[in-house]
Amino acid sequence: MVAPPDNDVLWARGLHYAYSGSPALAGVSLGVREGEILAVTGPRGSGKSTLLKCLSGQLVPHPGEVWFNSAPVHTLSRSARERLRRERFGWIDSEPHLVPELSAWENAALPLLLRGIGHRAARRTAGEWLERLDVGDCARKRPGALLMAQRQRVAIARALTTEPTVIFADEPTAPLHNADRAQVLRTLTTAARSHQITVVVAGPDDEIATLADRAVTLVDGRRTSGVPVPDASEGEGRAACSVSA
Ligand SMILES: Nc1ncnc2c1ncn2[C@@H]1O[C@H](COP(=O)(O)OP(=O)(O)OP(=O)(O)O)[C@@H](O)[C@H]1O
Repeated sequence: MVAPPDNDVLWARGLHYAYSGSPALAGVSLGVREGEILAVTGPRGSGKSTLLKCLSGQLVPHPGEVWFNSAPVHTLSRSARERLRRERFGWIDSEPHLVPELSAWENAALPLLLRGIGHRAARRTAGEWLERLDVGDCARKRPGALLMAQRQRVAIARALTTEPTVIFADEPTAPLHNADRAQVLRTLTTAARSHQITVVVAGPDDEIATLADRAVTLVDGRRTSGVPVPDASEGEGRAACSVSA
């Protein structure tokens, strides 16, 4: 096992993943710098979701390596990967998946409450993020009373409340109308930049590439653009990983 360059927050090498023998990733390598916003684009079925799931420890590549802050993720046990995801990563799905019985602020505060943060502090932090995401006036409403765009903003607030090291956003604008898409994405990227949160966001090229620092494109589970990450054994590191495409 070769150690990655120590200045990439995420580093992946030679990722392969197959569903029941059907390949979804076929040798993807990349590095992501701290605070970077990386767009993952490509046609439907090109492997974007699978790549995000491998990078975030939800799936284990086979073969392939994923490193987070210079520590291997792919060799961790399931429970250690779950802990890593809970403590260091945030996930935004293409569907908000809010708890219907809880209000917007309770949904946004949930990761904090699960960590044992006090009720009052969790409520204050969740409220601040809901305000930033322009849904502060929805704080007391339940998801059923919210528009889809508002629900997705609450889900984004929930991912941001813990200020994770990395947020993975898998087509976060998929359920939104055109008018909301750019604004929701801009809100996410602005919030992430202001807190030095690294973001790996999958979605349509025309939407996310302009807001990201760099984009990589997948076709049939392989990269077609961006700057390939050299083998660490070649002695190259951050500069080569970081050039914008
Ligand atoms: N749970 C699964 N079981 C079987 N095959 C899957 C599964 N998830 C994805 N695939 C297949 O793996 C390939 C890559 O899918 P993936 O969802 O990673 O691509 P994507 O680029 O995110 O696509 P989309 O834009 O449609 O979400 C596709 O051929 C897809 O049909």
